Amino acid sequence: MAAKVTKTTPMVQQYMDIKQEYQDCLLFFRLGDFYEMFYEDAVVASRELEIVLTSRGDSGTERIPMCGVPYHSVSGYLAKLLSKGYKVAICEQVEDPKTAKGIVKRAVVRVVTPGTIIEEQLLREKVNNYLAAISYIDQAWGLAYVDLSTGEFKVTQIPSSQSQLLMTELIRIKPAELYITETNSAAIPGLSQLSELVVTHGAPGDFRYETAYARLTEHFQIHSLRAFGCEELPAAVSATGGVLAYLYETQKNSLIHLRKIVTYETGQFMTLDPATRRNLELTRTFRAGDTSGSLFAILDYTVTSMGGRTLRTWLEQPLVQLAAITRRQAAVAVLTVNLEARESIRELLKNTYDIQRILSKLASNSANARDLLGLKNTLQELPKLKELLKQFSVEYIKEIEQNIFSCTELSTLLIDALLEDPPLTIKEGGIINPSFHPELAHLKDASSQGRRWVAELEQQERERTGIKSLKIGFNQVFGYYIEVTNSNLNMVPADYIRKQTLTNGERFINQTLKEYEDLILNAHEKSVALEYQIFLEIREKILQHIDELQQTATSLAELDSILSLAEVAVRNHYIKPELNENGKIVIIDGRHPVVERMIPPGNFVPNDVLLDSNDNRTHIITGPNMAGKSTYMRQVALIVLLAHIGSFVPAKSAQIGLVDRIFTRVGASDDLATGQSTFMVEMNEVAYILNHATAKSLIILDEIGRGTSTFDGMSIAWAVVEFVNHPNRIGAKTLVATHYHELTELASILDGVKNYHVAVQRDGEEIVFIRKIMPGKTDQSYGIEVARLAGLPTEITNRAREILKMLEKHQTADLETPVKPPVSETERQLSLFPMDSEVVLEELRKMDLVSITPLQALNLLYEWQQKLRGQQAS
Ligand SMILES: Nc1ncnc2c1ncn2[C@@H]1O[C@H](COP(=O)(O)OP(=O)(O)OP(=O)(O)O)[C@@H](O)[C@H]1O
Repeated sequence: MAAKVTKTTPMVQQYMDIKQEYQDCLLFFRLGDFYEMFYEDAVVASRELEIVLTSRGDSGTERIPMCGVPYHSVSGYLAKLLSKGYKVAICEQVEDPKTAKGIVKRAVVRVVTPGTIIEEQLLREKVNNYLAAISYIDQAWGLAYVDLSTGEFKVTQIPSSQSQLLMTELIRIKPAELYITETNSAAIPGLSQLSELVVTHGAPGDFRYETAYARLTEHFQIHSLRAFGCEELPAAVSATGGVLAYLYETQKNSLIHLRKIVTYETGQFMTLDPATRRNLELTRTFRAGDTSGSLFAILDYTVTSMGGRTLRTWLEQPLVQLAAITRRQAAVAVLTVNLEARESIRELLKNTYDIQRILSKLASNSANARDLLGLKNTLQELPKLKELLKQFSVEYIKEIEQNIFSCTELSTLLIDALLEDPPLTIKEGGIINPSFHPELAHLKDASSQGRRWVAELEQQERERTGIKSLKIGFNQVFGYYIEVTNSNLNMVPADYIRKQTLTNGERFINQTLKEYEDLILNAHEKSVALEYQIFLEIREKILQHIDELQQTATSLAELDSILSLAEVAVRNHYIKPELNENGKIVIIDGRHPVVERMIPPGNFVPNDVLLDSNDNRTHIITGPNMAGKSTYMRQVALIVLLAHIGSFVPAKSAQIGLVDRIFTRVGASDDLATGQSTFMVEMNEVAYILNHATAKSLIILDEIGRGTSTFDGMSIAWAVVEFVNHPNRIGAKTLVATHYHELTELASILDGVKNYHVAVQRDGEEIVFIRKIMPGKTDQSYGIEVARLAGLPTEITNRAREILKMLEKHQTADLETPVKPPVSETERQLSLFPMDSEVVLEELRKMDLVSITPLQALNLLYEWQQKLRGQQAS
């Protein structure tokens, strides 16, 4: 606490007591319609939120800095603070001020942190918001993550020898917050370099195995964790228990929507390292970091947020087991051929709501009546949807159908109970249909009749008093009143009692109006209270069905994702790939799924590929800049990846041998954040591939060895290809694009290496890209032509051609011979370097003959002669 306070009011004392418990948070202290912040919190919040810092004189002579935000618009302010990495403790009044004795009780009801957001305004629809926890026990890392807004809760365990895999998983999950002990966070290499990650250091006690185990069995009301598959995984249990402890501490509610833990093995999915994810632009583009232009954007025809999130997860976790892939692929396939079913399912799904998030809000007491309506509308669609799905005999769709629960009783209850178009608040009525509850109907009647009585009374009083302008009105402070203007005050009858004086009139009450007021207000108050009561009862009923509803939500999400894959297959003319386990990849007329959508329709030139574990392991691809090498290689990687998520692929036909991993090393970029040069980043990535690839992997190497001198780079590239291609080393299927034409020699030296090139046509000085991959090598780069196309001035490109000629002359003799300066007269004029003769002349020009001794002159003459002779010899 910043200020030393000599004398405090009870309210300030209450604030300080609470703040004491939440030192690491900004405390939002509820005062009436505002959340106020005091002392240091106020200084920080006013700066970060750009709101006025005021002060309050409640404590002796000292004034307390304060600032506040209105409670109804709190979410915008929360979003700002969370995005800057702050945590906010929300402190509410927890008793009714009307009945409170002394100062009204306040308590923190929730701590909002980046990883525990449930407010829809702060979440992105098709993106999960994860809180992760990592723990370490018995040589293994446990990694648990939970999306509090959907109830998804997953955990895995990774041997400590594979710390890199832990980081890869963490980067895939991209948690909004990580809960971890300080010791463990220091022990994970690379963690501190994830600059965007918010790390919260947790108490070691939260992760203690016994405590964690007990907390989990208590929360899930089970005796062992066997059913969740993590009984034998102590580090996983510890991480899961840790994350749950943090949730209890911050959420302060029962978290009943966290119903199960899904234990997964990283081996169930294809591991994609961060560089590969980035290079393949799976969910965001490489440069701009946008979603649009990513593979996800092309595939995403989902109509629900739940479906969008699931499709994203599928894309980020490709499957590796044949049975799992074909199960999904078969479901996509049947939908591609049934347009009518696709349309009907889509129409029904469009009417459903994000029930995963609705259920989470219900469980955390933050749902409103519109959420109930969303659930009602969703449930209403389910019987029709189930009926539609029954026509399919494919296993996955059958399972989805069986796991959609219409919950008819609940659905009827919601239909009967809810009014359409309820307000956002749940404590002001307007939610429940009066016909649903007899007492509510009675109270509603009384309050609406009351309004009629008042109107009639107004008429009667006008007639009785003769005051035509007499009005009966209502306000929150004074209740009902009769208003008479100053000019008519002389006509006011004796039974009117004055209540309030205005500038141009007076307000009165009389006995009859008082009686009506009591009746009306009572009825209204009671009906509002009763509606809230009924709302809570309905909420309880829904939560009794939470398992079925969560299962339904998952099924709807998966159905939407399958539908999306079927839709993109039809719209973009994809075909069903044949999957095999013999390692053979044969793609005929393959296309790049994103590039083909970015250029005018019909302009994309398709290409084939044949890769296998024998003669066609390594392709060395040469060709001019801009010819399409990178596009081609990425297209192969993306087609293979799409096949692994169960999707159709952009090609005329495709046989896809399953791979264990896809690696890409593409482009060069400095990693300034970690202080690494282009070359270091590149070599790190290559090293990672060499250490992790197997004979079942697919590797894409786009111009390795670029960031250093030509000979060093070429030698590295050569050695890497040898290593990757050799069956006793890695023997992976590899595509290598290179401008080092020397590498094409490898095809005649090593088994399994084949040369390909991207063909271009020459038209005089011009080159025409035809984007066709052909067998064999090319030995021209056309770099200068491409530079000209890019707009480099002719003066530069002409000069570059001359230099190229000279350099080529010197290089062809022997790769080991360094480039020497040109000697002929014409070349001398073109020379980049000062000639020795020029140096000699320059020295002679500058020489001071008066001060030089004869011996010095002789020595110089000798030196010059040596130089000129040396030049001639070269
Ligand atoms: N098969 C194709 N059909 C139509 N256009 C293509 C095709 N392949 C590539 N392109 C277009 O050519 C551009 C350049 O392709 P790409 O970047 O793959 O060339 P590159 O050979 O890798 O060049 P560099 O060697 O300079 O990296 C792409 O942005 C794309 O617009």
